[in-house]
Amino acid sequence: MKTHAFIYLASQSPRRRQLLDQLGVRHELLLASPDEDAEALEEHVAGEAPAVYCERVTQLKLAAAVARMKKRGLPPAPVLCADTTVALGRRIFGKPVDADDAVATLQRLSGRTHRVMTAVALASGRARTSALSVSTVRFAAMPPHAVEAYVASGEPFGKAGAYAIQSRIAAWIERIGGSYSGIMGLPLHETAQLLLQAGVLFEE
Ligand SMILES: Cc1cn([C@H]2C[C@H](O)[C@@H](COP(=O)(O)OP(=O)(O)OP(=O)(O)O)O2)c(=O)[nH]c1=O
Repeated sequence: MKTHAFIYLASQSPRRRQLLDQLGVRHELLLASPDEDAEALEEHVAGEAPAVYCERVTQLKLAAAVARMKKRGLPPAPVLCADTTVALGRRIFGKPVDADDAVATLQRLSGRTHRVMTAVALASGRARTSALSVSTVRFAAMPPHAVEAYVASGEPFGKAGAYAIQSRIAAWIERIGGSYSGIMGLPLHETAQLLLQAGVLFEE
């Protein structure tokens, strides 16, 4: 099997960078150029189940990233990308568009258990592998002032479901089931498995 000294991480998420660093995998960022409409990849098809959506969007991100690597004439290396989707029943909560949207999302999640899915996908040569991590998160009932203060802190923006488990909202998280790193944006166990199978080297 071919071994790889580094990979491309096709993600603008600082959390994914941090999590991949935690694994000791050397990586370079492969970011979309301004002419690529990254948000268009995340459009939801009516009636689509959250897991199907999450995996589909991840494959679209991967295809776009591999095309980008080739178009830029970069040295070939495995390409990793992911998508995190927050779901309550069949309803998907993406990144909030504004403060009202963030407040409404957090009010829906308050006092309930929701699912956080992160799909991770790897392209290595012609091979494509992927995994889906599904976790549950139980929020205590949050009083309106707590929701408003959290939204005013700016933390919800750019985060699926309008929150980050690694932020102060953790004070309202009663329980989780599944993968903490998956909730944060990159499930490390599943990611490590994909990388190992593809012959990617880990630092000691
Ligand atoms: C639920 C949750 C999400 N998030 C973040 C991780 C992701 O950055 C974001 C989900 O949006 P994504 O669309 O998965 O990712 P992204 O647009 O930030 O980055 P890219 O597509 O370029 O990889 O929400 C947290 O940081 N903590 C959490 O607890």
